[in-house]
Amino acid sequence: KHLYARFISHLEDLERFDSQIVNNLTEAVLSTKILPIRSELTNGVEAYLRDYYESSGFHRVEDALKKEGTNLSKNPLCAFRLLRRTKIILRDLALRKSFRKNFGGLWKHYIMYFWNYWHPYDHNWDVVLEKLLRLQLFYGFKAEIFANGLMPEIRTNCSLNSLHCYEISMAALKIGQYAYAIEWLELAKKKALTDRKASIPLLELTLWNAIEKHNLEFDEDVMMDLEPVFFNRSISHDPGDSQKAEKLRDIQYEAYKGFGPLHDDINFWALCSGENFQSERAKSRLFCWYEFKRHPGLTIGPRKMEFLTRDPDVVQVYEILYDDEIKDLMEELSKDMEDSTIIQDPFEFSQNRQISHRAYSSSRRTSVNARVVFPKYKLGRRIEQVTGLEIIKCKYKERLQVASYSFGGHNFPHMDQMSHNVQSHGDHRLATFLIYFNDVEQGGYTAFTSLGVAAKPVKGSALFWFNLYTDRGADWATFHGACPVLLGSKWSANKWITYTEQFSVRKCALKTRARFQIPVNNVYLPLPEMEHDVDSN
Ligand SMILES: O=C(O)CCC(=O)C(=O)O
Ligand SMILES: [Fe+2]
Repeated sequence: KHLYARFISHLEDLERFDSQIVNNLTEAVLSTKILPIRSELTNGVEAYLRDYYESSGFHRVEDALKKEGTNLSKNPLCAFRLLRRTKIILRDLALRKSFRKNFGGLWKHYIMYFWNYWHPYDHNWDVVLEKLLRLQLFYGFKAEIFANGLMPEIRTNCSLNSLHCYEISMAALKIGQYAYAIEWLELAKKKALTDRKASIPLLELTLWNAIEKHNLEFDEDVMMDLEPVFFNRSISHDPGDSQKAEKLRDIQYEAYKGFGPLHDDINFWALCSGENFQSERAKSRLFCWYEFKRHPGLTIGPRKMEFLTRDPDVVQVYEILYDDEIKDLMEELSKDMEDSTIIQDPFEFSQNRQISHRAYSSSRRTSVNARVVFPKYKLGRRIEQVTGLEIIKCKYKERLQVASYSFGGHNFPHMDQMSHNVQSHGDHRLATFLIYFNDVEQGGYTAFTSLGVAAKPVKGSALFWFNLYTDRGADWATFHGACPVLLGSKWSANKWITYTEQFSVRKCALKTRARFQIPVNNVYLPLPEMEHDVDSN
């Protein structure tokens, strides 16, 4: 089964298929022999082509026919329309007897394609809508601006009509994000006045319903203060009232940025949008260096390292993998990816972390993953050299966990360490070595919600940090998540380094509970003094 909504390679496949369909249909329209004038079939073909041209950014037919490579899959709005067009418009077209009669070859091709890979089914559709809503939430998009194809620094030619806005609002209703449902419905109503794609009475009825539901939850929700963004106040049925509510939401969003257990989700969104909460003092202790002493192998090939935070130390190591190696690895990988929801999550959230799931969506993460045998000799040795930890000889080998994220793909903040229980032995993940296989066009940062910093994926680089204290207790300061990809796709891999294997190389700690530090050319730099290291703003 193709996972069009989650796996970029499958979506790219669908995009190539769509492109063939478009070429065939365009030729038919141009030759005027195949299509009966003003028939249902012709209308269907034209609807498909119109949808394609409206959402592909090509103004001229020749440009579309000549196009190379894929670009619709990278863009959330274009990808939404691609999936929608093949799921709904193409299916309607293919179900017509006249289509089969006039386009025999194409019809067979259609059947064969979906026979092999499955037709985009409803689950795909839910995931795509949920991803759009997540992007809106994380990056603070106003529905109207988003729907017109405008995102920060990107201007796409793909936009949404009233029917699409209605579909998004229905998805928002389904997952209980009423404030968003209302915003999308109002937009749908405005657009329907001119494009006439959606029925205005239906929109009004749904809007009324959404407002009622919003207000009901607003009254009843005892946890209201946990979800300030969504349940800020009751909305009246007056037009324009939801805009006022939206402003209030922005004010509360600003007010809630800060630290503390209740702020994790808001911080996560803010970090994903490029904010940073480190104090000037903390930032002044960060630097880059060439590591050439940790291992003799580094003398001739030092590695560039950079502190992103200190205490706990998080470093970004550059050029740990080279382009040709990444290319080979990716070719291997594409075959093995599976839906990440199948893989059991390492553990449940701790009790003292109150996170409003509703504020996100139903999915903990939306990537596809694979566990692959670790390419130990080259990469393993390099990781050993920069971390000073044992990798290759370990008896307990956790395979490399590769993840692929398409637009809107994310991984909710979590801990990597496997078990909270200090007493339990076995596969504690002492440290994480997180490798980025590509540059993400926009979004996809790795955000550390308690540390107030987010790392930008850089092709061939990796993040390295310790998840545990010396006593094997979890270091909750390393709580982190993958921000949704806004444009393009993201491939990354976790090499988790286990605790029990490290006795031979680990420096004995003087204190029973201390943080592991990352030395700079074998020097353990003095730790910054304990302080409440956060700007008060
Ligand atoms: O890909 C990322 O940015 C983070 C992924 C992650 O934290 C994980 O897979 O455990
Ligand atoms: Fe992680």
